Order: sequence, then structure tokens, then C-alpha cells
Amino acid sequence: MGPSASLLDALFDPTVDFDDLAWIRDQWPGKVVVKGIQTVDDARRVWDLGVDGIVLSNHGGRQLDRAPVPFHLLPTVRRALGPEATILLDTGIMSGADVVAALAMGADFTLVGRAYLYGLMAGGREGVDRTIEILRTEIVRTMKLLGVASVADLNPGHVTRLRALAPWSPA
Ligand SMILES: Cc1cc2nc3c(=O)[nH]c(=O)nc-3n(C[C@H](O)[C@H](O)[C@H](O)COP(=O)(O)O)c2cc1C
Repeated sequence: MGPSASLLDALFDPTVDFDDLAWIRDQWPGKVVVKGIQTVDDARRVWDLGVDGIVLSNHGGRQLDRAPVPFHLLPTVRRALGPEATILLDTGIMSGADVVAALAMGADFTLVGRAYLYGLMAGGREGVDRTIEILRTEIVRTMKLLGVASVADLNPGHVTRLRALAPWSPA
């Protein structure tokens, strides 16, 4: 096994479980956010351990390409955990319309992985700034097209309208 493979093995300990998370929560007074949640049961269990946020993510489906789609999981998790839970959506955010759709379906935040890396590869630091600028412009434009002035006013009903208004956004 090469040095990078050994390092990865050391970083990703497969024996980590919910008891370890409870221990971390107990030891660490700062924020704890758990990424990679893929089922409603895990979302509830992790939230009940007192974390500050959960991230619905399949890490882009890069390792396990049949992993559940976080966007599809989002409404069920929001219903199960209620309005107080902090839910972040990761995976597949490639446009401002994607961000708006996730917020409308119940996410509090979205994360961006590959989109900003594409900007980084295309233009370094400026490319990342430009990616963020494009996402911001698209978010504002999408909300204008929907006739929504505040993120707080977004709701699942807007997602159907979003599909009609934004043909670049996959159904
Ligand atoms: C090059 C690369 C490295 C990544 N490294 C990590 C990592 O160390 N830990 C992690 O939780 N996710 C990692 N991810 C996954 C991303 O954080 C994110 O979950 C995934 O790319 C899906 O989001 P996206 O569709 O916006 O890219 C990595 C992704 C890429 C492309």
C-alpha cells in the first residue's frame, strides 16, 4: 500500500459510531456538524445527540454512485426533525437555482464542492471569486423570476415553478 493510501486508511476509521459522536459532543463545547447523512433514521439519531447541524450528503456520489440523492431526502428529513433543526444540503449544487430549490425544500444552507473547484482550476483565486459571484447572481435572478423577495418566503411550491422557469435546472 502506498503512503497516500495508508494515510487515507488512517484518516477514515470505519469503527467510528454513534457512541463516539456522543463522546465528541460531550467533550467539545463548540459547534458540531455531521456530514454524510443519507437516511431519515440517521438524521434523527444524530440530531438527538445534540449536534448543531446535519449535512445531507452523498459526497457527490463519487465513491458510491447509487447512494441516495440528498435533495430527494430533504423534505422527509425536514418533516421528521421539525423547523428547529439545522439542515445543510450538500451534493449537486451547480447553480443558483439549485441553491434556491434546496432552500425552498427546507434546507437552511447549502454547501458547494465541485463548482468552486471548477472555478479554481479555470482561474485560481479569481476563478473561485467568480464562481461565488455567478452563484449569487443566479440566486437573485431566480428569486426575482419567482417573485420572492426573501429567502424566508421560499417554500416547496416554488420548486415546481422553478422547473418551469429555469430550463437549465434538471427536473
Ligand atoms: C477533490 C475532492 C475532495 C473531497 N474531499 C472531501 C473530504 O475530505 N471530506 C468530505 O467530507 N468530503 C470531501 N469531498 C466531497 C465534497 O465535500 C462534497 O460532498 C461533494 O463534492 C459533493 O458536493 P458537490 O456536488 O457540490 O461537489 C471532496 C470532493 C472532492 C471533489
